[in-house]
Amino acid sequence: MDFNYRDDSLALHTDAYQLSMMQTYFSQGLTNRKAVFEVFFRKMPFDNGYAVYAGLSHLIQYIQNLHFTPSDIEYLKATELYSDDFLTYLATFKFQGTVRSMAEGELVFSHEPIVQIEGNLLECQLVETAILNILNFQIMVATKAARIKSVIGDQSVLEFGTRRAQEFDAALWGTRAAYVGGFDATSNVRAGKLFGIPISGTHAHSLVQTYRNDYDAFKAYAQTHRDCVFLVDTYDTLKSGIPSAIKVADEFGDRINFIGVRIDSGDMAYLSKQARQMLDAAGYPNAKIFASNDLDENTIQNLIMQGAKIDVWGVGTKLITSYDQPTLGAVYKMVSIENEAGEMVDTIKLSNNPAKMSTPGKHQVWRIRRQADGKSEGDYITLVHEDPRQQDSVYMFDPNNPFLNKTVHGFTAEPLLQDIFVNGELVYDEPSLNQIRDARAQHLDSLWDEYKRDLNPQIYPVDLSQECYDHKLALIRDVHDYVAQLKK
Ligand SMILES: Nc1ncnc2c1ncn2[C@@H]1O[C@H](COP(=O)(O)OP(=O)(O)OP(=O)(O)O)[C@@H](O)[C@H]1O
Ligand SMILES: O=P(O)(O)OC[C@H]1O[C@H](OP(=O)(O)OP(=O)(O)O)[C@H](O)[C@@H]1O
Ligand SMILES: O=C(O)c1cccnc1
Repeated sequence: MDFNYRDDSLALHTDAYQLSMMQTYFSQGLTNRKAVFEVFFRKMPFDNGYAVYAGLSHLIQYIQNLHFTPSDIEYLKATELYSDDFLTYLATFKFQGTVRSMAEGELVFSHEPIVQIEGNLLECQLVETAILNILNFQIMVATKAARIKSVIGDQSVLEFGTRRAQEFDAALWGTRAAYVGGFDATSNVRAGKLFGIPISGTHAHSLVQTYRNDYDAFKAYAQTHRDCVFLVDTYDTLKSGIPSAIKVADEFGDRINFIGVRIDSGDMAYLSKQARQMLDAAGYPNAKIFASNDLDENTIQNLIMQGAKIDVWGVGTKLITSYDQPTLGAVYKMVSIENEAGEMVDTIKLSNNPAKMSTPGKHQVWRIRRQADGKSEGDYITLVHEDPRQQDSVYMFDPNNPFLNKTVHGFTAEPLLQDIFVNGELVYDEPSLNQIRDARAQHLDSLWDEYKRDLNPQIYPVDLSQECYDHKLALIRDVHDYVAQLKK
């Protein structure tokens, strides 16, 4: 492996087939042919009732820095797969397309476009892999984080996953996604520096092992830190850890801020209840009990049910690795392409599996809310020229079961896909990470509880406008006619 490239870039963070197709388009004179692609996923992560959108910030950073460096071109040339003309084109390549996206922190659902890329065929194709790479991971972690936060409520939850994450980028961007999803702080210091996420943490068992007993270790820590959370389970939680923590807290008094203790093994319901009693009896009713050890929304919910006296939850492995679901499965599909006459024609991908069929045309996604209380009635996908705000009511039907339908009166319709880049220029004013996190909380408030429960939630309606639906059927018919005529 050669790490000596000083000018490595992410332009080659793509699948070889993208470059292969780009070379075909370039050599066939299709370089300026316009296309529209949309990103969507087909199945809700964790069978949750909603997903939390994260990843746009990284996507923006990627597009802004997208260019082929001299070493990229040199490498491509050495593969002998690409023509000199094509490599000359790549050497000056600049993304000049238009990107529309939902805002981070938005609640997103299966079968709706989250991101839309409009540009020339080559640039649209180049960015597919990186965009899916970013979104497939970050949406999953943000959603997992939201599920965990939803069972914890107002208590704090800390992100501890870096050591178990799939390498550096996953730890860093996963931490950010977790914060978007509702986590309160992280142990990853670089994420603190780069994103402004609050950092937090306790100490490890090795501190206690270094001093060979709880008391000396806690004392040493107290001599060197104001805020103290002592890890009490290295040797014996109830006999040594907690009594030592109390002793050090007594001895240091106001010289330290005795925040509490952390339990990292054993029966955490039992131990936390015992710890609570011991801390209360010693005059520390405000000392908090932290818990960590392979936690996720299920163990946490179960511990809460058992009456565990845990105030702060540390969650690592199962969040950052998205333990119960390795990928989201978001895809990037062409929905419209310019023809030889310069007109945009909508295009569909049929499949033997109807679930894999794409929805043709360039779309907008509208969140339909009841005017009275702001509650979401569903998402409504239209062709881009349609505007439900001009209508008195919206007729919403399930595209898979059109007899499931409703007419919504007294509604607001919010367009969710916003301009991020227009013709290569960044036009989006990114909200701060805290604004994104707050927005997620507000969006959740506007969702009915039935979509928010973590087990078997109701399916949130993602509907097509009549025009969009008819258009899809017409294109399916066209393709069927085409195939039928081939068989003759
Ligand atoms: N009261 C409880 N109810 C349900 N699950 C619990 C309870 N207490 C702990 N757990 C969970 O049980 C799992 C196993 O806990 P245990 O202490 O045996 O961990 P371990 O993996 O053996 O310990 P270590 O991580 O130190 O190797 C962990 O996921 C922990 O979060
Ligand atoms: O369990 P997680 O959700 O991933 O939370 C992070 C874990 O990281 C630390 O363990 P460490 O790496 O010291 O190993 P341990 O399992 O022996 O405690 C910490 O004590 C937690 O147990
Ligand atoms: O600060 C902690 O307690 C911590 C940090 C990372 C992993 N486990 C625990």
